[in-house]
Amino acid sequence: MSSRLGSTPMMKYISTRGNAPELTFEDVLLTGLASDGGLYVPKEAPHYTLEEIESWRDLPYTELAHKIVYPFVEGCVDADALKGMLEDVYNNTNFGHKAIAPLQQLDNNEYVLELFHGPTLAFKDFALQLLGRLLDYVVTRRKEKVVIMGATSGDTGSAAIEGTKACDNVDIFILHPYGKVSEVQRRQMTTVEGDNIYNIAIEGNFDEAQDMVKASFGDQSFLRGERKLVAVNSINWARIMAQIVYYFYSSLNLGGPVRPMAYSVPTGNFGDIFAGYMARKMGLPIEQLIIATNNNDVLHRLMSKNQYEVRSLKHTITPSMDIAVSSNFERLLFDLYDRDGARLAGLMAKMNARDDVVSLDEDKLAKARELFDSLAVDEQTTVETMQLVYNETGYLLDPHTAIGVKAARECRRNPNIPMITLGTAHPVKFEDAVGRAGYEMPELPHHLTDLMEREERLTVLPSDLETVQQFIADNTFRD
Ligand SMILES: Cc1ncc(COP(=O)(O)O)c(C=O)c1O
Ligand SMILES: N[C@@H](CCOP(=O)(O)O)C(=O)O
Repeated sequence: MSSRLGSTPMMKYISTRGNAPELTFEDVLLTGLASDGGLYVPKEAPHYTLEEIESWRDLPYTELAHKIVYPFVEGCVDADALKGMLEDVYNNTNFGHKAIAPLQQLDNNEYVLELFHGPTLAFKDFALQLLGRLLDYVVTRRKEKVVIMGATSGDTGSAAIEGTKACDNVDIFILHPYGKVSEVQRRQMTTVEGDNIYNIAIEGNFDEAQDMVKASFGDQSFLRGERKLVAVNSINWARIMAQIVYYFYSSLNLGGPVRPMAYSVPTGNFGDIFAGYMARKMGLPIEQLIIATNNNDVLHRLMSKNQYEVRSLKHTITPSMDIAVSSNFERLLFDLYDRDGARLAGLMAKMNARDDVVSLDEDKLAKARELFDSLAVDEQTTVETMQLVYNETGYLLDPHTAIGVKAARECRRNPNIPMITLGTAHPVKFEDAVGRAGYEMPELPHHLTDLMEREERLTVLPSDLETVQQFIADNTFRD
């Protein structure tokens, strides 16, 4: 039940499968998956003219974020309260760079958008720092207690813990694949102090963890009392919403919106690139979006051969992108299938059955190909790209970003249009890849210098839904 602020207009959100109630932002924030198994999207996204976007050119990050985010939360979050949250999130004590999302030039018209200056050194901080504050605001007002349940292949987990650890009335359970995240990533999660933080290492892979999270959202009866699950993964619309901002910011910094841009996005769950798609839908001129994947390449096979076939997950030197099923692709399919929820529900049932190769209708795929290109990059090429860029510029890429740069160079349609690769993480998180490329590890930033000495807390559990749910039920709000 949401509490409406005054008589301001309120954005409505609908499920991609067309058979769940329409919700307000506040309820979407607290809901995770829709009751029909779909994902929530705005019923109608705001659209801006080039003149309006142009008028935002000189805004600092925080003010631009307010322009973009407020229409999505209006009626649920007070404008001044949002301003306060954004100022708290995007300042240069929380983010270690004055520009918040600086651009690094690699070549003529070729850039990396550095999204790793937040507290946990990956792009996730942009959304999860805000999500934590929004959650605190809503949960405090509603006097509720909630249980966060999330799955991570390495970066979402620590960003979610950092973003929500100060929230009152929240217990946090993060599932990561045991032994399959980097040591820095694991320690960033397991060394955070707090009685309400639980790290569960699953004896399985990210997809099994993500499936357990989705199944738990579908049936929350294992939770005690009146508790509700809240999602921190990008199935939660609030994540996508906050990630839209840096597309506008980077474009405005390079002469947009008059000049169109192209983006290459290291992709796993399709959340970050979907935020770019949303920016374009809202009026930002984006000519091309490149889906850059590692060898977990289901989306590249779909885009290039029209064959959707989920294969078993491969463990790579880009662990954060070791994802076999990209949850947010459903949000794109919803638009490609003209927002026909019933039709999409049928298609998703076939895709999720994972027992056959599924193809999209040719006209829908053609529509996707107008904007999207794709490339899968293997480990050797990833390492070579790190070396190549280092030799060219002295700049050390993290391996996920290297996949983006490789795809940008291979798939670029027009060299006159600035190509921006999203720099999704700091290389210091990925010792294996940096070592394989032959470089010394960079130093951890000041706030993490003693990370390797801090005490860790985690619980290893089998990849079994009932066991995980029992653990959560037993540890939820034990006060
Ligand atoms: C460093 C890094 N790069 C890329 C990705 C892929 O982003 P998305 O899942 O939004 O596609 C992730 C994880 O999500 C990540 O942690
Ligand atoms: N790469 C992610 C996987 C989860 O993706 P999300 O964006 O949906 O949270 C991670 O690092 O955990």
